[in-house]
Amino acid sequence: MQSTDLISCLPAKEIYGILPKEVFAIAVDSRSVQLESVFICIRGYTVDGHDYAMQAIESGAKIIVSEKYLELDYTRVACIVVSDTTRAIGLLASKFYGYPSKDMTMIGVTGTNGKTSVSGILHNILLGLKENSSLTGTIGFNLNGQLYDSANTTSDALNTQLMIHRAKSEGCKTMIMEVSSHGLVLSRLAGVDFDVAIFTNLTHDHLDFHGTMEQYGQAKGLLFSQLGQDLQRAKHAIVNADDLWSERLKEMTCYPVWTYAIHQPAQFQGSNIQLQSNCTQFEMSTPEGIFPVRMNLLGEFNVYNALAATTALYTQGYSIPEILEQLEQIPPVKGRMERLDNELPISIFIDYAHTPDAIEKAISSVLPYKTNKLIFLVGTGGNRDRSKRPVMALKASVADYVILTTDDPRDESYESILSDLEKGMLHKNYACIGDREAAVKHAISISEPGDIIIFAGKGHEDYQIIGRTKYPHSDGDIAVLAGKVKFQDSPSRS
Ligand SMILES: CC(=O)N[C@H]1[C@@H](OP(=O)(O)OP(=O)(O)OC[C@H]2O[C@@H](n3ccc(=O)[nH]c3=O)[C@H](O)[C@@H]2O)O[C@H](CO)[C@@H](O)[C@@H]1O[C@H](C)C(=O)N[C@@H](C)C(=O)N[C@H](CCC(=O)O)C(=O)O
Repeated sequence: MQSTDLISCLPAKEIYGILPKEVFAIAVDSRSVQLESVFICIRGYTVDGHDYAMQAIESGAKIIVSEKYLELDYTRVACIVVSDTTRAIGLLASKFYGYPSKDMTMIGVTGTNGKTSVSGILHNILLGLKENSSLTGTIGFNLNGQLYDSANTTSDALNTQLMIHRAKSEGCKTMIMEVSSHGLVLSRLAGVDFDVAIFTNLTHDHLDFHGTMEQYGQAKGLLFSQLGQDLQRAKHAIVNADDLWSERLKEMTCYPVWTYAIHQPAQFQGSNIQLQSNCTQFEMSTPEGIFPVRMNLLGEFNVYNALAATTALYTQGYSIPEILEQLEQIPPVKGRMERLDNELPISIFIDYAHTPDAIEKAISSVLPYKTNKLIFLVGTGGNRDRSKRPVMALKASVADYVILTTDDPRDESYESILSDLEKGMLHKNYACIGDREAAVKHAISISEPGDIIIFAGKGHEDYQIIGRTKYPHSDGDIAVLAGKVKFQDSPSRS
């Protein structure tokens, strides 16, 4: 691409050196710089990308985008100084890839809990309707059934644009993106033109990064205030009317707002909800009438997720019956109140709940059919928001027996994580076991036929981060193996 054309999208403060005629790639990491490319310097949380400009030049960068003047050999390279290089990534990458989001229906899903489930439901319904859709979020980038890993729920702006470009090139009409508050604040979505913004809920999480719930909510609001860069297309904001933050979000967008809810009046409303161990039944009121729904997704929170997804697809012209026909066939989302299929006399659920609100929802989804003990394993990550830990344990206290453990301890000690959790316990029926594998085995060892066990915190993840290393880990595999050993003489299922 002509370099003058490419950089015309940047609000440059100063330009040093001579621009090359063309550039062929963009990089934000000096280790992946290609010949004749642009390198963008990012001030990170661990290192400063400006310190790697020389390394990038040695690997072939011809343009450096930085936030300050750099001492470089300006006979070899040009340097463009901007006030915010993080934002520059999205601007350059979207231009480089030809603004791919403008040619697709872009659906962004934000909120503390439910992003992955709503995105998964949307993706599955679209696939069922034979629409070519792609999905990116916590579980990675799903393109035509192939899953690619990603380090973040919302990837950096370069990778985001690359994924949209790839989805468009492979014929996808729709792209569903999980949008994290970090992603919004750190401009990872700069240059993405969303058509639909969905808000699930706002509850306690990530206060180590955002500071206050107000700032956390404002961060989520960026998806709604930025909706509609391309004024040629209809845009839709979809909010959960049962969540107080929705009123604030409504004020942040100039586009039509659609509501869904269970308790408050809404355009899409769930009522007469019956939670069962293998399905959820309810009635959905919609602008086209009331429809009975029976879905494989478990728990009241999945009624919210189904309502959000249905609303979004309705705004895109799909009829309610065709949406619901597909909704009813969707298998449970992996790691989201996923009931493990096994021959054991206990019910094992794997869930991603790692916030107080999600724990409350996971527990309340099984209470209607609980006949015996409920064992709840709760773990929190190290080096992250400590303030939520006691509140998570407090919510978990509703269970008959609680196992306090870790999810990704990172560099923090077991003792420090467990002592924070312990402060929130409301009863003494609990154990503290830092090692997660031992904690999972303990849950099985104290279980009896008819019990329900929820393993919360890891969900779909198949690893555990201890120190800086990722180790293979699966709550489900450990639990089923331990269960087979324990119950081998009484294999009947509850
Ligand atoms: C705090 C945070 O958001 N950190 C993100 C950040 O990492 P960082 O600041 O440590 O980056 P860094 O290592 O200091 O590097 C700075 C720059 O120097 C460059 N560099 C570095 C080394 C080198 O040799 N050469 C070089 O050029 C790097 O490529 C980078 O551009 O940039 C990385 C690349 O984009 C992200 O993967 C990383 O997310 C980390 C893994 C993370 O844990 N983030 C969490 C807090 C997060 O973003 N979570 C949200 C929310 C999830 C949810 O809703 O629950 C998410 O969207 O994932």
